[in-house]
Amino acid sequence: MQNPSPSPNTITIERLNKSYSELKPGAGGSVHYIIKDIDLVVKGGEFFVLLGPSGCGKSTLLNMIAGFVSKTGGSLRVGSDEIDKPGKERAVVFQQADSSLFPWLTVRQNVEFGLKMKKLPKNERKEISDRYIRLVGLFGHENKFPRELSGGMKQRVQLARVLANDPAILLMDEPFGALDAMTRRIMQKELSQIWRETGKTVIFVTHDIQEALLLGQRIAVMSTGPNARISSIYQVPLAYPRDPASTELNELHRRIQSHFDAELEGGLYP
Ligand SMILES: Nc1ncnc2c1ncn2[C@@H]1O[C@H](COP(=O)(O)OP(=O)(O)OP(=O)(O)O)[C@@H](O)[C@H]1O
Repeated sequence: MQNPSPSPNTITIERLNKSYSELKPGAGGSVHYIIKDIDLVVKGGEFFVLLGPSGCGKSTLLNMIAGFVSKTGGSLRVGSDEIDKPGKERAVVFQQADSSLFPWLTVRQNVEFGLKMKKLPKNERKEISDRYIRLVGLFGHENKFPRELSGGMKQRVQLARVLANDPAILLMDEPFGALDAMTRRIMQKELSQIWRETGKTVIFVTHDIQEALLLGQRIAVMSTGPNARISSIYQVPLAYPRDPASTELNELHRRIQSHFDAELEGGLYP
């Protein structure tokens, strides 16, 4: 029997390379690769975490999947389609909400922006924005402008706006990295619940092992660059919602931490 076509939300990466240098492969001399020969399949509906030391190439890989950064070699597909530009099925949540929110629009107008572009009627837009504004805990703040919000609140607006557009694939680049510990924990819980309710594919970049373990079904550890690759993938066979104090979670934490430390030592002192 032939291989069935992948689910439309499956991301398939084969021998993917990225170099920012001018020198093209095959032109003689050596090419400086940021990431080299990455093979990976993220299944439709999966919560997949990319974990790695600072500067290893996590954002580069995520931006390539988003279609913002071009590849140097290899293949990158969503379903059966090769990715060469952004697509409406993929949405990105960045670490800093500031650069993505429109400062001249209120919370509600920001959340409804994509819906307005899609020309949804006003009552439908209101229904959807109400739902996601409530979900991220911003009910009562709808008429505020971004400048009137805290960093955590702005990040929630960004998340509500992305979710309101209902993308099949969420690409999240350290989305909670700038938040205080308490807000971060609340957001992790909300995201995990949203993912379980909606069945979206999530690729989540972090360098926080605990965060990776609370959220991910699988955790890929990237090696230090250049020539970064995925050095190991850990399954996290723990039920949700996860208890950060559980013995199983802490045992996995220890395993991943020692792997991570070895990667760092290898990268810093090759
Ligand atoms: N536009 C660019 N031109 C040249 N080099 C770049 C460019 N963007 C990123 N890099 C380099 O690629 C490497 C990987 O960067 P990237 O931002 O993907 O790492 P990261 O793992 O996401 O880091 P962090 O966790 O610190 O955000 C770094 O060495 C960086 O300097």
